[in-house]
Amino acid sequence: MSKRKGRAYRRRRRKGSVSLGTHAVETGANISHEPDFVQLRKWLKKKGFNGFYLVPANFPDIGRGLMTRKALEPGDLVIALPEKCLLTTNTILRSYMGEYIKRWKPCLSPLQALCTFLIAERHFGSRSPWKPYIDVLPKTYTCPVYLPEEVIELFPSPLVKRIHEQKRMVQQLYLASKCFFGSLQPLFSELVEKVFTYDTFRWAWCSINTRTIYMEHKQSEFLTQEPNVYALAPYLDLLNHSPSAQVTAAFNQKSKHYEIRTVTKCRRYEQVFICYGPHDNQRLLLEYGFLTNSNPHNVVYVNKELLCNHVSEKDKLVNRKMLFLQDEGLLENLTFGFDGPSWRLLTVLKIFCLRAEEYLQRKKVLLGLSITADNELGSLELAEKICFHLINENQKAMQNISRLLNEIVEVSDHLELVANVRREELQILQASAEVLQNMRVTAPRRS
Ligand SMILES: C[S@@+](CC[C@H](N)C(=O)[O-])C[C@H]1O[C@@H](n2cnc3c(N)ncnc32)[C@H](O)[C@@H]1O
Repeated sequence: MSKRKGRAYRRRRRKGSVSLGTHAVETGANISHEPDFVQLRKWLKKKGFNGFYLVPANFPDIGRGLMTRKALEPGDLVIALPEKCLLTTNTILRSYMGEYIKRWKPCLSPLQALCTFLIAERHFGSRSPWKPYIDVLPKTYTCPVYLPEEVIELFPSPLVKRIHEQKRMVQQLYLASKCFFGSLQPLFSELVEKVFTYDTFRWAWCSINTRTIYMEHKQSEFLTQEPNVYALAPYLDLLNHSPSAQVTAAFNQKSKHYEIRTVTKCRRYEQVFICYGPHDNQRLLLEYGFLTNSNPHNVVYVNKELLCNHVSEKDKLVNRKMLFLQDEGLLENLTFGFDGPSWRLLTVLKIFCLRAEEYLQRKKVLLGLSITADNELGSLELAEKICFHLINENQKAMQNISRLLNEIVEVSDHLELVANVRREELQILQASAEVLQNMRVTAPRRS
């Protein structure tokens, strides 16, 4: 710690933030001396891990992550975690829980097995060999399954739909696991109903969903054949996401370590990031409970209901157009981005703007051919109408969020999350509105 208060540290503090790719990176406060991390490091060391130039630190805005104490060059190994440290379904099948899982019919899914094991180990506390790892796991999450309904309703409607689907899926997974939990009663002195509550299941599900690394395993005859690609990777799972981070990550069969190498430079005392994938904010929020500002992959979704509300009621072909677009698989993933409406969205709008006598030419639209100047212009105007509708809706939601922020203090973190989603979407919609205006001005004139 004393080293961090030296001249170099003060110079860094004065500088405030430095930049790694497009991600503004701020220097963090080293927390490796905290008792939980001291225990974790001892435990990892015993299992053969010794990559401690990466230290846990708290960073402004982002929270806990890993900071490098040495400069990293392209190709450098960032972290190499021995197989022994990984928690996978193989670990579970080899454990005391293995015989229960092997006996159970119908088989559990890999995800159910991991959730069950994590809940049991957390419950065992100091009797669990995984205690040093479990102690540093977050106690709660900002993932949508944790959000109260009054907060969920403030998200954009395509996201609300997906949050509800996800919540239902987690609840069903919990209900489907309850009989298996019952079979574990001999392992517990408490009633299993008290150990495996929906609350503990939700915590385990979020721990796995937000923290596992992708690692393929051989399918087990004792588990369902759903993809078995999860591995909990202590310490390595402290790495945060940046859309601009460039790393390679894979399990090295020779060294039997899970290895991450950087493709770019990273300066000493900077946070080291990995990229969880080219995810938009909706996906980041659903899977990981956070979003990044100025995410280059971010988009605003337009759902079918919104589309229906904007197409002409007088158009007698509207239902046929809907069916045609549905058959072509074009009614999903319609988006606005920083560069305007997506090709899919514009194509769909062009189909809706076809006059009855032009409808026979619908396939040409899919090929990107222009039908008439009227059709081009009509679709741009429709896109603008939808875009302005979304801007309006966004502004109303922001007003509601501000009102609630004043009224309900307990959910202010959650409300901040919604406000952030809305702010990011507004930027995209405003950029799209500008692009559309330019496109309309330069489009061929109507006949
Ligand atoms: C694999 S963990 C990374 C370590 C985590 N920050 C921790 O303290 O344990 C993934 C979680 O970290 C957080 N996270 C990762 N990248 C982030 C970012 N760029 N901004 C904010 N939170 C982030 C999210 O809560 C996410 O679910």
